[in-house]
Amino acid sequence: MIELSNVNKQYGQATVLKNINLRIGEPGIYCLLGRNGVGKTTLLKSIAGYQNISDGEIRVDGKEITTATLDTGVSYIENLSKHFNLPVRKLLSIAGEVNPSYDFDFAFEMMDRFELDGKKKFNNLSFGMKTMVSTIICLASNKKVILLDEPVIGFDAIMRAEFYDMLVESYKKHPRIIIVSTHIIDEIEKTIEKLIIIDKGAIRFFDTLKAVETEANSLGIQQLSLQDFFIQMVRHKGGDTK
Ligand SMILES: Nc1ncnc2c1ncn2[C@@H]1O[C@H](COP(=O)(O)OP(=O)(O)OP(=O)(O)O)[C@@H](O)[C@H]1O
Repeated sequence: MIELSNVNKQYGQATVLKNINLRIGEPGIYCLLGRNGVGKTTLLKSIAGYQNISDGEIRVDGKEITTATLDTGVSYIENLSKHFNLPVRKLLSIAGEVNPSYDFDFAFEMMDRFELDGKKKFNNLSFGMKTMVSTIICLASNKKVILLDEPVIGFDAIMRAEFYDMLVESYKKHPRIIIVSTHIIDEIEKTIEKLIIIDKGAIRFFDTLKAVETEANSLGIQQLSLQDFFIQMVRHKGGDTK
């Protein structure tokens, strides 16, 4: 379970996260949406203990998360994640050496599925391939909370389709909280169960896709698309805080 209580984050004079209260209790695949610079990465990195918040509290399964927390139970990746310049097979393998719950079978199955050359060194991979290696390591970690920060940016259309399938398979095998931030909104609709929209430092919407439909109808949107819904929520409800 992830619990954020009165979370504020400031960079200098700028407040990015404003008194955020959020409780994610159920396992599921959650999608985090928000405009550029709204604070998605800040939020995810804070939950992962990669950076400290300015005020408030973050707990994962009851444990307070700060940069000093030793075992957060959270695995986070961003698309520019760095790794040792080792061959892919070695990287996927050493990632599990210190983690007893690491799913080696999943990692190597995905390496084959995505046609990653196990002998190729990390620095020699393309941008999309590097992100895929990081994503596989993150999902195979089997931590209680998985945070994928814009994983699909460098993926081609086939990779993206395979990625969504991989996400569902990984979740079915090990149900846990998986949060994916993305700007490619409509594609992920079939994969997710709940939506989190962050806007102007606050949680604007946090509910199921069924509730999205209800909310969309109330906004007068006939043909439901997640992207339309997001645009409407941010444009027309920009002044409210749910
Ligand atoms: N280390 C930092 N120091 C100062 N400002 C920062 C720092 N990190 C992020 N910011 C600022 O905080 C705001 C939120 O950034 P963040 O990266 O969390 O947004 P985001 O929603 O992930 O954006 P995007 O969708 O463009 O990736 C931005 O205005 C950014 O410039």
